Amino acid sequence: MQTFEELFTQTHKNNERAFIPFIVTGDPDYETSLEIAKLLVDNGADALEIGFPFSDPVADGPSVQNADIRAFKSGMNLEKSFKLLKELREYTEKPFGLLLYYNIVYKYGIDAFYEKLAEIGVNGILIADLPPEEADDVIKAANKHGIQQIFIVSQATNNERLEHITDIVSGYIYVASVMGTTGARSEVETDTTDLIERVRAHTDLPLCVGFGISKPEHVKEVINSGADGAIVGSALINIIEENLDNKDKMYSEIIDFVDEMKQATKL
Ligand SMILES: O=P(O)(O)OC[C@@H](O)[C@@H](O)c1c[nH]c2ccccc12
Repeated sequence: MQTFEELFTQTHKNNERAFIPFIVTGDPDYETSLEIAKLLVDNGADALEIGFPFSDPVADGPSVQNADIRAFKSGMNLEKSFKLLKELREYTEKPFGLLLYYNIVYKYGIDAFYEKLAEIGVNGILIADLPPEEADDVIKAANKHGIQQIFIVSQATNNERLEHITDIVSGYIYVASVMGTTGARSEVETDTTDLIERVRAHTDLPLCVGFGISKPEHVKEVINSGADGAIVGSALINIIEENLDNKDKMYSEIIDFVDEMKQATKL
């Protein structure tokens, strides 16, 4: 299995940056989401960010919320999400990380959860609603089981917190280009460049930008600003949502989308 570190070294060597799509397990159902994950890694995704459906996804806008609802309706649950990750790990060597809410981890038991991730072969995890100041227990479990703990920074992160985050983070830093919820937007926030530069001044770790990226131009923009990777959720999820009654069309639009977005990472 490839590590995030190897991935970012490799993409830099190839004069490109990483494209990392986000999907929810079980959206719109188990088999289809596994098929989508496979299509993504086969057609240009360098890594995946995977969410488990959650009942109260406070950081998410309507696209991801609807993905969660579809997944629950199809009967998705935690055990099935683990099973899907396992099947995906058997299929690909590419890195994948989770994007979850704390309650999922806490309820399962922190140490047991990280142990499970290690057993499956998950590379990293970002807990959307866990502030770094309260992350001691998860970091302990992450270190013990060899899972990379990823954190989010935004315009609201002052330099002092940024220093703290760069001390405890591993894998990459998630730079949220918008203050607000996830969701495809027509433009990348203009101060994203400043934010990338400010974070870059504190760390050599890879920086992946997400929130609102929906077009190849956006990918180019954040990469030209110094990002090592672009993360895209809602725009991809919208393709799923718009093609629920036609799987062939859904798959072919996803293939075109991932290919186009990946091409935009090439310098
Ligand atoms: O959907 P967008 O705007 O493309 O943003 C990425 C996003 O979906 C993914 O990284 C994500 C989904 N849920 C989150 C919660 C917090 C932070 C990030 C996320």
